[in-house]
Amino acid sequence: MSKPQDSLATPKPLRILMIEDVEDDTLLLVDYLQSGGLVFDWERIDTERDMIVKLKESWDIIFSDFSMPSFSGMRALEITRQHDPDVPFIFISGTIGEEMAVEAMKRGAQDYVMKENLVRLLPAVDRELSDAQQRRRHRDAEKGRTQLAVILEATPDLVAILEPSGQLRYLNGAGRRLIGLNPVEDASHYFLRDLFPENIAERLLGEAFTMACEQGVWHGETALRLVDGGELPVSQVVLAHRDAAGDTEYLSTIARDISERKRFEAKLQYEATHDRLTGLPNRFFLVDRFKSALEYARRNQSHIAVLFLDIDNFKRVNDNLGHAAGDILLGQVAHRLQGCLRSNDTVARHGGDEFTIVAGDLSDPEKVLIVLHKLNEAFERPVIVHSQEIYVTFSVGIALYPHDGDGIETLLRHSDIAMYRAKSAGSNQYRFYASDMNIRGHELLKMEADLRYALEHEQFILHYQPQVDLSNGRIVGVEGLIRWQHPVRGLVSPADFIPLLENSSLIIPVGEWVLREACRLHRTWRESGFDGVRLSVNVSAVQFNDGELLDKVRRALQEEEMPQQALELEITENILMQDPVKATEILQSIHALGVRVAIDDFGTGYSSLAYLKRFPLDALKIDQAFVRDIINSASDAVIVEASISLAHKLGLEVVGEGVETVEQFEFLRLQKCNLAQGYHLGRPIPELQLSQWLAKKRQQHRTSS
Ligand SMILES: Nc1nc2c(ncn2[C@@H]2O[C@@H]3COP(=O)(O)O[C@H]4[C@@H](O)[C@H](n5cnc6c(=O)[nH]c(N)nc65)O[C@@H]4COP(=O)(O)O[C@H]3[C@H]2O)c(=O)[nH]1
Repeated sequence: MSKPQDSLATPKPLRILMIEDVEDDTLLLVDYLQSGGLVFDWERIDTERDMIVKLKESWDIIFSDFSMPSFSGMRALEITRQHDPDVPFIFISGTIGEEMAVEAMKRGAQDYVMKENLVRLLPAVDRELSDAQQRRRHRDAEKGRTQLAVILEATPDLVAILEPSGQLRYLNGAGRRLIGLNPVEDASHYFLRDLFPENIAERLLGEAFTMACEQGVWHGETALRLVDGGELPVSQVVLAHRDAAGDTEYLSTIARDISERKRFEAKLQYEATHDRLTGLPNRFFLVDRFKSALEYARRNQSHIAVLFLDIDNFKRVNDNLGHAAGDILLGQVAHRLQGCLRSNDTVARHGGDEFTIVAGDLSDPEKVLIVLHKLNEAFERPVIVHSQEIYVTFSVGIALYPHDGDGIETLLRHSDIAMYRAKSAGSNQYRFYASDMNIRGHELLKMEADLRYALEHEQFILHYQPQVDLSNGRIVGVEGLIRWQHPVRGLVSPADFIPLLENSSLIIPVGEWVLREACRLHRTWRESGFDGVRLSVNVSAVQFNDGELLDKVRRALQEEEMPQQALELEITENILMQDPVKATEILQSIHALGVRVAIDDFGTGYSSLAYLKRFPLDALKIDQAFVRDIINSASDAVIVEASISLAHKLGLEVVGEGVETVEQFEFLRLQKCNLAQGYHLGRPIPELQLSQWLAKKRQQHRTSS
C-alpha cells in the first residue's frame, strides 16, 4: 500500500481524524486499519465544537459516522470543506442509505463504507490519499499560474506567448497598452507582424526564432509597431519552450520600452557631433560626412569643393556689441549658410567665426561658383542683431578634390591656407588653393556679371535657321538660336554662355526673353502674310523643371495671339531622361496647351524606347553628329535609317539636323525623313535677313507655280 509521503526516510504516520460517538466502533476501526498495515496517529471527536478546534490542525484523512446523537456527519462534511477542499472525507456508517450516500458525495465526500463491511476501506483510503495529493498539486499549480498571470499583467514590459508560426496566444496588458490596443480586445488572432514592423517581424520569425529554438534564448533591440503608425524601440528577449519530446511547443517574448534610453543616446550623439551654439555639425561630424562624400566622389569620378569661411571683422561685432551679440550673429550666419546649401552638402562650425562647407557631387570644379553665388545671395541682406543691421562678408578659401588633394586633412588644410590668402587680400574675397582656378573662377564670375548686364541692356538677339520640307523644298519652320552681341567680343556663340546661364539660374529670365522674342517675331510675320511657318525654341533643363514654364508659355501665346501649333519647344533627350516620370507629366501639360514638342539631339542620349512611346511628342530631331557621317559611315547611316523608321512608327515627324551637303540631303530624302535643317539649306540669320529671305522664297514659289 502506498503512503502519502514518498520520502526515503521512515514514512511519517498518517494523521486520521475520526468523527464517531461510539468509542468501541472507533477502536474496532483502528484495529482493522492497523491490521491492514496502515501506520497512523488518530484522534476521535463527536461534537461540532471539537471539530472546529481540530480542523485547525492538518489531517491526511477524515472518517465520519453519519448520524450521531450530538453531531451530524453531513455537518461535519460541510465544516471540513469550508476548511479544506482537498482532504479525503469518507463516511463509515451503518445507517447511511443509498440516497443520502449520493447526496454526501455531491457535497464533497469521497466515499462511504458500511461499518459491517470494511473490506473496501483500505483500498479506498489508498486511492483517496493519492487523489487528494494530486488535487493539491493541481490546485497549487493553478494557484501558481494565477499568481504568475497577476505578475504578467502588472509588469510594465510587453509579454507575449506565440505559436512557432508567429500567431499570438497571449498578450499581457502592458503589451496592449504600449502598442495602443484596446485593453479588452482579444489579441489571439494577431500575428507577429501586427505587433512589429514588417522587417522586424521577419527578423524575429527568422533569426530570433531559430536561435531561440536552437539555443533556448535570443535577445536584441527591435521596435514595436504602434497602432498610431509610430514605432517604439524595445529591447527584446525571445524564449523557446519545449514539450516532453524536446520539440518547440511555443515561444514567449518580453519586450522593454527603451525609448527614453534611445532619446538620451541620440541627445548624447547629437551633442558629441554638433556645435552647441549654432547647432551645426562640428569638426568630428564634418570629417564623417566628408568621408562619405569622398567615397561617393571616388566611385562616381565627381568633384568636391571644400570652402573655408571666416567672417570678416567679426571681432568688431564682439567688441562693439558684446559677446552675446556675437553669439546671435554666429547663430544667424549658421542658419543662413545651412539654408542656401543642398541637403547633401555639409556646413560645419570650425570654431570661433570660422565655418567649413563641403559641397560634394560636383560634375566639374567650376560648379563651386554656384555655391559662391548662393553665399553672395544669402548675405545680400543684412543680419539683424539687437535691431542693428550687420552686413556679413566672408573671406573664403577653396580647395578642390581631386585637384588639390585626395585626403580629408590635406583638403581642409589647403582650404585653410587659401582662406588666409583671401583674408590678406582684404574683406569679401575668395581664393582657390590652386592659382589656375583663381584665374578661371574670376573669369567665370566676371562673365556672369556681364551676362546679367547683357540681359538688362538687351545685348541678346535671336538668329533663325530654316527647316525645310524634304518632299517639296518648302520652308515649314525656323529655329530661334540665341546670340550674345558683346560690345567688345562681337557675336558670342551660345555654347560659350548657355552653361553659365544655366549655372547661375539666369537661364530663366533669358529663356523667357527668347520665348517672347520668338512669339513677337511670329506676329510680325503673320501680319506680313507669312503664316503657316512654325517657330521652334530651345528649352534648357533648368527652364523645363521650373514650375512656371507652362504659365510663361501660356502668357506669351496669349499676349502675341500666337496659334499654339505654330510654337514648338525643343527639349533634349537627356533632359527628358533625367526624370522620365516627371518629364512625362510636364510634357503632357505642354501638350494640353496645344504647343508642339520636339525631342532635340536625338541619338546622343540614352532614351529608352518604352519612354519614347510614353512621352507625348510631335517631332524628333536627329543629332547632327549622325547626319555628318551618313555618307561615309555605314553605322551612322544605319542609326539614322533606324531612327527615322522608329519615329515614323511612333507617329513622329523627323528632322535631320546639320545637313551640310546635297548628298546628306538626298540620303535623308530617300529615307523619307520629313524635314531638314543645316547650312546646306540656310545658316542661322538675323530677323531682318530672314524676313527678306522668306519673301524671296515666297516670290520664287509663286513664279514657279
Ligand atoms: N556644324 C553645323 N552646325 C549647324 C548646322 N546647322 C545648324 N547648326 C548649328 O547647330 C545648332 C543647332 O541647335 P541645337 O542643337 O538646338 O543646339 C543649340 C542649343 O542647344 C543651344 N541654344 C541655342 N539657342 C538657345 C536658346 O535660346 N536657349 C537655350 N536653352 N539653348 C539654346 O546652343 C546650341 C548651339 O547653338 P548654335 O551655336 O546656334 O548652333 C546651332 C546651329 O547653328 C550645320 O549644317 N552644321
